[in-house]
Amino acid sequence: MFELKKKDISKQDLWQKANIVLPQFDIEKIENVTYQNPVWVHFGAGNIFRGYIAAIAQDLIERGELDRGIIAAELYDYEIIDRIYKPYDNLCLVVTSDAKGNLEKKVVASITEGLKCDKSFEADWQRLCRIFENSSLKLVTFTITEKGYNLFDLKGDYLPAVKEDIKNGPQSPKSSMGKVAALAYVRYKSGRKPVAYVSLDNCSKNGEKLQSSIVQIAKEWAKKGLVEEDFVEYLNDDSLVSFPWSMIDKIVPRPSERIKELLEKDGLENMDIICTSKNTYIAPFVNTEKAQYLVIEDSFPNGRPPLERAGVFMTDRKTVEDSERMKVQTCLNPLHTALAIFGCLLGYKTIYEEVKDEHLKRLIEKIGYDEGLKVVVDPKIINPREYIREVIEERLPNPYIPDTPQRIATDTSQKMPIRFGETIKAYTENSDLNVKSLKYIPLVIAGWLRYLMCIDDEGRVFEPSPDPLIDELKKHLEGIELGKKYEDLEERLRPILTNEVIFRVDLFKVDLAQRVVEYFKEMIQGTGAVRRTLQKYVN
Ligand SMILES: NC(=O)c1ccc[n+]([C@@H]2O[C@H](COP(=O)([O-])OP(=O)(O)OC[C@H]3O[C@@H](n4cnc5c(N)ncnc54)[C@H](O)[C@@H]3O)[C@@H](O)[C@H]2O)c1
Ligand SMILES: O=P(O)(O)OC[C@@H](O)[C@@H](O)[C@H](O)[C@H](O)CO
Repeated sequence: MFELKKKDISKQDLWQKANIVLPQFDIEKIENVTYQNPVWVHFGAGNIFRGYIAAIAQDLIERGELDRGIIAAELYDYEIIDRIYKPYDNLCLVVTSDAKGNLEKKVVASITEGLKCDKSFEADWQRLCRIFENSSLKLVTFTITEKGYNLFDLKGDYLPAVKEDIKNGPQSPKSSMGKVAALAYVRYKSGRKPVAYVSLDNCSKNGEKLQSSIVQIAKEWAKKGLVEEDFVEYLNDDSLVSFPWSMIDKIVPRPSERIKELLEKDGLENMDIICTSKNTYIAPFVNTEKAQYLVIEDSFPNGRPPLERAGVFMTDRKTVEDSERMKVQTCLNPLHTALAIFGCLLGYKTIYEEVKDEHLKRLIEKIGYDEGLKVVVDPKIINPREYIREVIEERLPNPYIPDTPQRIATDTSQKMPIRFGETIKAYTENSDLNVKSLKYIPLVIAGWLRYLMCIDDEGRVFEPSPDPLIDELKKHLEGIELGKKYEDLEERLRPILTNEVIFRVDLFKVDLAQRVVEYFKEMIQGTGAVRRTLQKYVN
């Protein structure tokens, strides 16, 4: 028996027998050099970071292209550090599966520290301040989910923690963006030092989103005299501080029991999967697919590691934007969300099973090839039609990637604007297109309203995935029962369908709301009505 710990890395024969590849570098040496002169900090210590970003750093270290690791900092869910980083010496076992079931298992040791980013953890906070003061710091990356960047609630008011941060200044931040702004201020105070803040989340114009949140907080502080006006100027000076845009793509599902069992059979101890009190599903290992795409705007005022040597496309903003529109807005994520919603309603527990369902497969083909491709701009570095084909025919059906509709259904309210709203808006803005020709995106929106009833197509109650707006949204569906007729559905659903934060447009104003309501009406006609509606419209 052996453990995923530094002390056991020397037991090479055991790892070899288990077919697990070990890091090809001196872990302690990299840790020491990184401690002295850090180059790369990452916020959001979750699964994609460990399974993709940290693996890129490891690849570069092994190729001799990088001599330092990444410092992981957690803004929100500190249990990740206490239960998954510390006990395993920051090591991670990355398990990659292809569609034939071949597994590649690799220990990733490029994460040199795991820090809790909050002032209540004084030592970690001080360490982060020292890191941000260091001239060597070149890039700060983020995978903190779409909602991590939010400053405002649905009514447009500051979220409570943000309000507090604005009042108190950079000394004791509590919100995620407040903490990042405070650390940016530390760097500013240490001599206006250059750095790049790179969002790697699935949001459109993710760099702009990160920049606007940090700058907004800085402006509020400056208005109150809590920081210098020059701090805002520093943040807006792209020769000093940049917020490159990016597109990231690799399906990294929640850790799977099957992989855990396989690893235990290999003799590895303590491979338990945990769900933290903040609902992060995480384990000492990460399971993922082989396919991966990362496209980053090449704007790094203090330099950067040669990421292109690890397969990252380093390019201009337009190419990033086109790649992102292709992936997040049209060719992958909308298909994923459609499967998430209907999967929960139709009782599916895995994505690959859903893709075998002829109606669901047809639905995602229609959303991708018919409705999405019309607004896609070819990013040139990846072919959109071929990309959708790979997604539908190879990636989603991979039975060894145990992804679930329930994971993807997390935070759907936050994803709607990007995954569907942008396409609807693009149809309204393009004189060659008619927004009323959209049929399948409205079907998904109607499916989402049906999902918000938290009753599946067989009439069973289900627990919806976490979503910051779930309680508020559910209220509008309260009292609606399967099999009953309602004359006032349009009025009941109006508060959701007019919400431009959720759909980028008012669905009534663009004449799509009536279609959504019609579909919804059909979906509540009784048990089995979701399936019947789906079948009727995709055929
Ligand atoms: N997993 C994937 O397949 C995948 C693929 C492409 C992009 N992404 C992007 O990465 C994000 C994270 O995915 P993951 O697989 O690491 O998820 P995860 O659940 O494993 O981790 C989520 C991370 O975000 C942090 N977080 C959550 N809410 C936050 C908040 N309000 N403020 C700050 N941090 C917060 C968590 O603490 C955790 O570190 C996704 O939302 C998406 O934008 C994921
Ligand atoms: O990660 P999220 O929560 O933004 O979205 C869930 C999935 O659609 C997403 O993680 C995909 O797996 C990913 O975008 C593929 O690159």
